[in-house]
Amino acid sequence: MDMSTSSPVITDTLSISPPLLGSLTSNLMPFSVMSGGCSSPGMNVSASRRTIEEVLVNGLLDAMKSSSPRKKHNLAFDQGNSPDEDPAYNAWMRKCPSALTSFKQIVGNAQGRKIAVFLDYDGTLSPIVDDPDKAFMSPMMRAVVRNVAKYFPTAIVSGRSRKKVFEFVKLKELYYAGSHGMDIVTSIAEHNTEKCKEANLFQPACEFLPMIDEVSKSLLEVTSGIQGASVENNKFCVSVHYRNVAEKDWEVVARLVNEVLEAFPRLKVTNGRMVLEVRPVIDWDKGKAVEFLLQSLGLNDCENVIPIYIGDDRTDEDAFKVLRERNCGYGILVSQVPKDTEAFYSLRDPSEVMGFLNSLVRWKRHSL
Ligand SMILES: O=P(O)(O)OC[C@H]1O[C@H](O[C@H]2O[C@H](CO)[C@@H](O)[C@H](O)[C@H]2O)[C@H](O)[C@@H](O)[C@@H]1O
Repeated sequence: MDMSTSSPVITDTLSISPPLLGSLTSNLMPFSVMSGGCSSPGMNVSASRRTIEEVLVNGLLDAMKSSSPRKKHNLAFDQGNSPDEDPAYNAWMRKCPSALTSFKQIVGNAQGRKIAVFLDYDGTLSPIVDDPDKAFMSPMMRAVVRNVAKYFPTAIVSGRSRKKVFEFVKLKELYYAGSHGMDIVTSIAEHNTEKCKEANLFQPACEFLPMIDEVSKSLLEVTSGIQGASVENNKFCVSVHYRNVAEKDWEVVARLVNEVLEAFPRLKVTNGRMVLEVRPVIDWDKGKAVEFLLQSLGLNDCENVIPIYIGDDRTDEDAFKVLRERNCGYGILVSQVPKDTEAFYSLRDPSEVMGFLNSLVRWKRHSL
């Protein structure tokens, strides 16, 4: 991928057809449709607009509900049973086996090749908690990640702002891609680099900074009356959290986000784990960020490099997809419930992630 000439910024607004809008449980919801002329002949323009608004709000609401997978799958272990007792989970595990039990196979393929490690943060290195400001990583996990970075080039790829995720991880020996990969530092120990266009900094959505600030303020204002809702400015994207909002109020959240986004046709909303993520409509995601890092770090040679990407969220699927399509390396999904995924392997939770990373370090030490 030649990053020097191509710009990921899409200037044309996307159009989206009503049948597609009906299945908005997928995670891409460009709001530019609001400015497009979708009315059919004979249909009152404002009525058609209202219909589109309803479809968008309902799509958003469906997406919010589907990011609550335990409810969706109604798994046996909801009643306190172990996931191992759940037939659906077991069937899924046959398609997406544990990276721990498949460890020998993974490192067997890595013999004589270099491993590069990419790690999502929330839900991967730290457990999911109600308060996003308290998603701390354990000192033990930090020690393990530090060890991983001693032996393998290691990057954190997070939806958080780069500054915030660095404050949590606190390891200078890593590379960081914040804001879903829209804020990448390609040099170790340059974590104070902030300004656009500085050396070793890649920020493809730089021009969106003022817009993100503006939308962040509007979202904060409109959601201030909703108990439990919170807004997190992640620099090049904004998170609207509804984890602590009563389910009966989710529709209000969807409606308000939808209304605010009407004024920002160059922004779209995707959904993560109990969070709506507002971000620029640009052709850039965690997958592109991984490709960019591999190239910038001289790790683009599929014959000799095995990238391993571990993540728990829908946005991590873009990275899993890149690895699968390149037929190079492995995506590992962190999940306790069956999910459609492009990952090859799975791990249940951050403690299994820690076990896997520890095994990688031990394997490397023994093979030196
Ligand atoms: O790419 P990630 O590093 O996984 O970031 C995605 C979002 O993670 C955070 O939210 C999630 O974790 C919170 C703390 O455990 C939890 O309260 C929230 O419900 C989760 O969605 C982060 O706060 C968001 O800004 C990121 O977009």
